[in-house]
Amino acid sequence: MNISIIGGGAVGLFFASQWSKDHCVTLWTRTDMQAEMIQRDGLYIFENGNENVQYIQSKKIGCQPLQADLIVVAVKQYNMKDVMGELTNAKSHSIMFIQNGMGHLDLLDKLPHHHIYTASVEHGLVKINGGTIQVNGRNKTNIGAFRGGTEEIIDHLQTDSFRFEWRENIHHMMIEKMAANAIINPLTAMLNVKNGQIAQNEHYRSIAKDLCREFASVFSYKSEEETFESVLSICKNTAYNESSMLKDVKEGRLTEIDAIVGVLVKEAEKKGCHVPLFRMIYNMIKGKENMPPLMSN
Ligand SMILES: NC(=O)C1=CN([C@@H]2O[C@H](COP(=O)(O)OP(=O)(O)OC[C@H]3O[C@@H](n4cnc5c(N)ncnc54)[C@H](OP(=O)(O)O)[C@@H]3O)[C@@H](O)[C@H]2O)C=CC1
Ligand SMILES: CC(C)(CO)C(=O)C(=O)O
Repeated sequence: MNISIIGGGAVGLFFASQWSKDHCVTLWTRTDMQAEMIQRDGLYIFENGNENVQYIQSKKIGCQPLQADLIVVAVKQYNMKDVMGELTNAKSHSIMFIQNGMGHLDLLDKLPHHHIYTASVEHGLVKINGGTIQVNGRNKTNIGAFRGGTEEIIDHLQTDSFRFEWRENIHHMMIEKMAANAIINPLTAMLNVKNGQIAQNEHYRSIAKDLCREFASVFSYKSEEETFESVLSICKNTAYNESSMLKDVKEGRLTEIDAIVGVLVKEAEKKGCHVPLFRMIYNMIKGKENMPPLMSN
């Protein structure tokens, strides 16, 4: 397949590296500098003490129209608007979105393409520099159809070491992932700890449990206990990872708090649920956004 990936971050670089042996992959970056670096030096993947290098095609987005069998959108939720023009005009059968949270679903409705997939990524990944990533927990990617699309896509995308799982109900899939991200991401970002600490440290674990109670009062598809189990399991599977929100806060960038906790707080308001802890967490992370890197922790 011809696969175009938009966004050379942790997820975009990882997906590009995993598909590069079996598919013709092009990685579309925001800057010329990153595209040139990847074309020239390749893509470095560090995992379990091993180093692997893959060579792929990389171009700056906008230098030519997008045309591919599958386009994977791997930019942050808050950068989605910047790529909507390219996406709307893209000649492609299928588009896949991998963003955490649910803040981007309205934008997907506006696209004309027949097959649109959403996915929830359970790998723990960190970008070291424009051409290097560290894999801190290899798990799976859940995928389902937002519009059109069938389970057969998995046969094309999956390899023995890069697993996908089909989900009939994308709403449930996204709520499950949102629980993990609404709890793990802001806690790790505020406490400046790796994901595993939220499960290991009894004090942090008790905050996570209280948050699971609030989460399950808003999205009751899973009980408080089931939500807690699933959050703990993601903490354990990505124990050595720094969450994407911790990384954003450390680097003084915007975070995805609006798409994750912001959406949850609005849903709570609609349903008349009390979520004082999530409200506090929302404001704490908002207060850290765009702070100079040294002041952020
Ligand atoms: N990291 C992880 O472990 C996980 C992340 N996710 C989700 O995956 C998504 C991506 O996260 P992650 O890879 O960590 O994020 P990163 O910040 O590492 O990567 C995002 C990339 O998008 C690029 N980008 C921004 N705007 C544009 C644009 N207009 N055109 C092309 N590229 C652009 C950025 O480029 P530049 O750097 O030049 O600004 C950056 O390389 C997020 O929604 C996150 O929630 C889900 C599960 C796990
Ligand atoms: C799975 C997890 C929690 C991995 O860190 C993630 O989704 C993120 O960091 O955004």
